[in-house]
Amino acid sequence: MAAQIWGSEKRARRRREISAKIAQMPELHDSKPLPFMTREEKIMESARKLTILTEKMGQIIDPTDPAELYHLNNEVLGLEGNPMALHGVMFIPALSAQASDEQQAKWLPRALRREIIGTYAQTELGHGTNLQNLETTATYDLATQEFVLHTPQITALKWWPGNLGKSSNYAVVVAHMIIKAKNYGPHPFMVQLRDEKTHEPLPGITIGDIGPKMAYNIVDNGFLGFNKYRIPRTNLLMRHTKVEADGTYIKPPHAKINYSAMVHVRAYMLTGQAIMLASALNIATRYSSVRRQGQIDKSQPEVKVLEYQTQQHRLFPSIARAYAFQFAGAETVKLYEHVLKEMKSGNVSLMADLHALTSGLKSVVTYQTGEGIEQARMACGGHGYSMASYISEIYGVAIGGCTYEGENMVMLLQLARYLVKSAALVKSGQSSKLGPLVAYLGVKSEPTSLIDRIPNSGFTEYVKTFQHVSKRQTLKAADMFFGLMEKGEKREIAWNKCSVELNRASRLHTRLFIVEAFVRRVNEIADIRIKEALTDLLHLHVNYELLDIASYALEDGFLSASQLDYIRDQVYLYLGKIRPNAVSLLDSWEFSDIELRSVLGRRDGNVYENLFKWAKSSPLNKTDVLSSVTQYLKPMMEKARL
Ligand SMILES: CCCCCCCCCCCCCCCCCCCCCCC/C=C/C(=O)SCCNC(=O)CCNC(=O)[C@H](O)C(C)(C)COP(=O)(O)OP(=O)(O)OC[C@H]1O[C@@H](n2cnc3c(N)ncnc32)[C@H](O)[C@@H]1OP(=O)(O)O
Ligand SMILES: Cc1cc2nc3c(=O)[nH]c(=O)nc-3n(C[C@H](O)[C@H](O)[C@H](O)COP(=O)(O)OP(=O)(O)OC[C@H]3O[C@@H](n4cnc5c(N)ncnc54)[C@H](O)[C@@H]3O)c2cc1C
Repeated sequence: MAAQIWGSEKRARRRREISAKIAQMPELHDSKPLPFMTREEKIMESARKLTILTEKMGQIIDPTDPAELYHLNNEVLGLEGNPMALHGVMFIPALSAQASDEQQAKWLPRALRREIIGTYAQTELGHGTNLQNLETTATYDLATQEFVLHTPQITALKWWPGNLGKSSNYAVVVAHMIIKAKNYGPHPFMVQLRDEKTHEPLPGITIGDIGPKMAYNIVDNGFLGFNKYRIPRTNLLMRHTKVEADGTYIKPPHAKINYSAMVHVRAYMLTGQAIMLASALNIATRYSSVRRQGQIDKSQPEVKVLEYQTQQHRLFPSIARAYAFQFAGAETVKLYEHVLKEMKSGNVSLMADLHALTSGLKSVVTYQTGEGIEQARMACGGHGYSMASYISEIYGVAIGGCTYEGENMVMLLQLARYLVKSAALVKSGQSSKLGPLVAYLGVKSEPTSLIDRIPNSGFTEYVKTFQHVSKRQTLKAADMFFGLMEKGEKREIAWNKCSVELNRASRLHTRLFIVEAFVRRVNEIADIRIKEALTDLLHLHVNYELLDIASYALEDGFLSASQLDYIRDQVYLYLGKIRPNAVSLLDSWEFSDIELRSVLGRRDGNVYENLFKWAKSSPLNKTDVLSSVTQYLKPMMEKARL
C-alpha cells in the first residue's frame, strides 16, 4: 500500500531508508517539543538543522528529487516551515521557469549551493489577489539601463512573502514594469535585498517580519518597501519576456506565463495537503483504537471509541479523501511537469487547462483537508485540543493553503471562466472542440442514474452521476450568466451576480476529477489485496461524496429518494468494512514518530504515560510556584483574607 501511496515500491523503500537514517542522527531531531518553544527558539532550531542539512543532505537523500526533499523537510524541519522554505518552494522554481539560460547560469548554482537565500515577493499590504492592481513599480531608466523599483505608498509594501522578513537576502519581486511611461503589467525581477557579508538591508530597502500568525510561525513572512531602488535591466527575468537596452519590449508567448511559480506550488501542494490530512487522521485513528470510552453493549467492557459508527463516519470518509487527493495530486504533478517542459520549448497551448485544473483542485483539496483535520481533532476529544496531539498545528498550516497561492473563492472563479467557455462551445454545437477534462459536458446523459440497478458497474454509474450533476450545474450557471448579459447586464456585473452558482459548478467539476483519478488508480492496481482494500475505500468515497452533493441530483430527479437511501446504506456498509483496515490504511503512509510530532498519535500507542511525561516537561512545571502567583495572586488572596 505504501507503494501505491508514494508512487512506486522504490519510492516507498527510499522513504523508509531516509527515515531510518534520520532516526540515527540525533542532531537532526527536535531538541525539545516544538509547542514548548518560543517563536525565536523555533526559528533558531530550524536554522541549526538547515545548516546541518546543507552539509549532510547528500548523504541522506538525492537532493535533485523533489519527493525526497519534501520527505526530508517534513521529517527534520517539520510542517511549520523553516527559514528557507520559500527558497525551495518558489524562489528556485521561479528562476528555473522564468530566468533565461544566461540568468540561470548566473543565479541558479548560487541558489542551489545556498550561497544566497531567496523568496518570492508578490503580495502587497493593499493587494494580493488582484495582480493588475499591485502598486510596486519598476520604471526603466533608459540613461542608465536600470529599473528603478519603488513603493509609492504604504499599501504598496510587499506583505506576506515567506522568509522575506529576516532570512532571505534575495527575492524574485513582482512589480509593474513601466517603460517610456507605458505600463506593461506585473513582471518578475531578481532583486538583492541585503548585503551578502553583513546581511544588513541595502540602502533604499525597508524590510522586516510581519509578526506571529495562526501557524507557520517558523516562517518569517515579511514586509518590504523600495525607495527608488535601482537594479540592472538584466535583472528582469527574461526567459519569456525581454526588454532591450533601448527599452524595446518583447512580449511573452502567453500573457500569463509569468504566473508559473504560482502554478508550480498549486500543482505540488496537493500532495502536501494529502500528507497533512493523512497525518492528522493517523493520529486520530491510532488514538481512537487506544481510547476506551463507554459501552455499546452494556454487558461488555468499555469499547475503543473507533467502534462507534459516529467516530467512523467522522474519520473514514476523510481517509478516503486523503488517498483520493494523493492520487489526484500525483496526476497533477505529472501533467504540470509535462506542461512545463512544453512551455520551455515554446508550446503554451496547455497552460489554460493546467491553470483551470490546478485552480479548482487547490481550492477543493485545501478546504476539505481543513474540514477533515478539524474532525480528526474533535475525534480525539479533550486530548485533541492539547498541543500534545499536534493536530491544531497541522490544521493551522493546512488551512493556510485556502489562502496562499490564490484565495480559494477566487481560484474557483478562475476555473469557472474555463467552464463557462466550455459551456459556450456546447451551446453553439462545438462540443468536439472541448478539451479532455471537460469532454463530458458535451455528452448527452441518461434520464436517471442507474446506481442501484447496476451495482457492479465498476464505478461507471457513479462517475456518470458525478458527470451529470457537474454538467447540469455548469450549464445552469452559464445560462444564468449568458441570460443576464442578454438582458443588458454588463459582463462583469452579470459574472458577479452568478458567482456563487459558478463556484458551485467549479467545485462539482473538481470533485468529479478527484473521483475519476481515484477510479483510474484503482483500475490500474494488480495486487488483489491492495485492490480490495482500496476498492472498499473508493466505494465509501463515491457514496459519501454523492450523498454530500445529492441535492444537485435530486432536484432534476436524476437520483430518486430510494436511490438516496441505497447510497446512504452503502456508506454505512463500507464504514463497517473499512473498520478492520482503518489503522493500517493510515499506517501505510509510514509517517515516523519523528515526523508526526504527536504524543497522541505515537506508533506504540503508549498514550497516557507519554501524555503525563509531556505535561511534566512543560516549562510551567519547572517550579512549583510561579512568579505570577508570588507577585500577584498570592498577595491578592492574602489581602482578601484580611
Ligand atoms: C531540506 C530543506 C528543503 C526545504 C524546502 C523543501 C523543498 C521542497 C521541494 C519541492 C517540493 C514542493 C512541494 C510543495 C509543497 C507545498 C508546500 C507549501 C509551502 C507554503 C508556501 C506558501 C507560499 C505562498 C506563496 C504565495 O502565496 S505567492 C502569491 C500568490 N498569489 C496569488 O496566487 C494571487 C492570485 N491571483 C492570481 O493568480 C491572478 O491575479 C488571477 C488569476 C486571479 C487574475 O489574474 P489577472 O488579473 O492577471 O488575469 P485576468 O483576470 O485579467 O485574466 C484572466 C485570464 O488569464 C488566465 N490565467 C490567469 N492565470 C493563469 C495562469 N497561471 N496560467 C494560464 N492562464 C492564466 C485566466 O484563465 C483568464 O483567461 P481567460 O480570459 O481566457 O478566461
Ligand atoms: C501562510 C501564507 C503564506 C503566504 N506566502 C506568500 C509568499 O510567499 N509570497 C507572496 O507574495 N504572498 C504570500 N502570501 C499571500 C497570499 O498569496 C495572499 O494572501 C492570497 O493570494 C490572497 O490574497 P489577499 O490576501 O489579497 O486576499 P483578498 O483578495 O483581499 O481576499 C479577501 C476576500 O476577498 C475575496 N475576493 C477578492 N477578490 C475577489 C474577486 N475577484 N472575486 C470574488 N471574491 C474576491 C476573497 O475571496 C476573500 O474572501 C501568503 C499568505 C499566507 C496566508
